[in-house]
Amino acid sequence: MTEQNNALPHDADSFNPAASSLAGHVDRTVMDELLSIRSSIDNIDATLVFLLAERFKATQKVGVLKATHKLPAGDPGREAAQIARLRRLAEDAHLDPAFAEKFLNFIISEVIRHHEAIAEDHQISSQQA
Ligand SMILES: C=C(O[C@@H]1C=C(C(=O)O)C=C[C@H]1O)C(=O)O
Repeated sequence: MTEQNNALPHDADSFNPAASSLAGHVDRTVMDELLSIRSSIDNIDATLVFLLAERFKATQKVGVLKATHKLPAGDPGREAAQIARLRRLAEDAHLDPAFAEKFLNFIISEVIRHHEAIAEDHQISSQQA
């Protein structure tokens, strides 16, 4: 039987960290430095995917709770507080606060879309019951 590391994403084996349109066009030492920095970027990107997956698991539970109790999908008061907080954190971390706000709004709008779908499914199944 082949050994499998289930902690790794399925496509981890097929990912080539050295893939680049610059290969063969750049000095070897520059390419080595670029690849070394990119290995950190790859770790950060993997972490972002895991973090987002966990966040969506949590927001999915909120969606079910809201659908069960017929609460609205969006909560503008909560969103305003989160955005103000993240803008402050971004400033402290030297990240563009406008980017942090745009990024959070992008995620929230996807969450609200999920919540609307959960509410619709919930309504359909409670009508059928
Ligand atoms: C997750 C929730 O639902 C929506 C999505 C939010 C989010 O992704 O952070 C915040 C507020 C709501 O508009 C919630 O109400 O907590």
